[in-house]
Amino acid sequence: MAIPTSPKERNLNATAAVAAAVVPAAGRGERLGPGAPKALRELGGVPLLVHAVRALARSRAVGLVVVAAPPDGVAEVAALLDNHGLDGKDIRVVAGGATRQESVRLGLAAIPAEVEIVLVHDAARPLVPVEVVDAVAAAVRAGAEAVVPAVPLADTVKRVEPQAGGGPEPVVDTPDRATLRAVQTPQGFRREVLHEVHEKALAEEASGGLPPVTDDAGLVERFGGRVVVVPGHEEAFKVTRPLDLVLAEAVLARRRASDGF
Ligand SMILES: Nc1ccn([C@@H]2O[C@H](COP(=O)(O)OP(=O)(O)OP(=O)(O)O)[C@@H](O)[C@H]2O)c(=O)n1
Ligand SMILES: C[C@](O)(CO)[C@H](O)COP(=O)(O)O
Repeated sequence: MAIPTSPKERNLNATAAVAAAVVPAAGRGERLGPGAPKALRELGGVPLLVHAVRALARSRAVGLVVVAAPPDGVAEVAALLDNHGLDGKDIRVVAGGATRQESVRLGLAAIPAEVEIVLVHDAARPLVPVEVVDAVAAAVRAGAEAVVPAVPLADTVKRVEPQAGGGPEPVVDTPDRATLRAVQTPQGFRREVLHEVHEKALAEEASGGLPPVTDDAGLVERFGGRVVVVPGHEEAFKVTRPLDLVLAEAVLARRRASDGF
């Protein structure tokens, strides 16, 4: 192993060894209902975004967090994160975009070139345990190009033919549940892989290409890359609808009661 000689070289190697995280936080949260942008809505008196960034900052694998904020809320989000002392990690805020995909791409552009591992984590998943963050980063460090945490499904899933008028939907088939997983974040990537697929997607978009994907691993799949799954956690669920916030409050109250979280 080559031993770095100059302080500059040592710094670069230290940066490469740790992961950076992008947190897309520029969504409105339409499905959660009226109110502030979802990332700024409170859970236990603290914005969802702060919970999500804290969860990442708790991981020794993460050295930098880049938040993609609502474009008109960059200063507000930066001040908010400043006010919530976040374990001495390097936290940066950039303007997000019109879609999740664009917000991730803009966040990725703010990560120093020497960082080799990038995690992408929804602001809307405030309660992800640090073990999941660590496991995703470790799997990328071990050689995977794209890693997603996921959990088995509790419900039987049916593929249907959606009806324009909202009538009863004919069932097409019932996929074998044993082969299905519900995918969470953080998703982890070799930086160059994530960069390449986002650039390809952008080029495709410009030429009126394929429909957007709902997660970053989906872009890797689309362009022929290999994605692997590691165990997720039931508490890493996404706050999407009002009931999710009720559930998140209950999980947080249980954590606070049990370990002073
Ligand atoms: N233009 C967008 C849209 C979404 N997101 C982020 O992507 C994550 C996951 O998206 P989702 O849960 O769908 O959030 P929203 O888009 O805010 O929700 P909705 O679809 O209900 O409006 C969230 O942290 C959200 O802030 C983003 O950064 N930029
Ligand atoms: C990235 C994600 O959280 C993985 O489950 C999900 O795909 C985001 O989807 P959304 O429609 O933007 O909520």
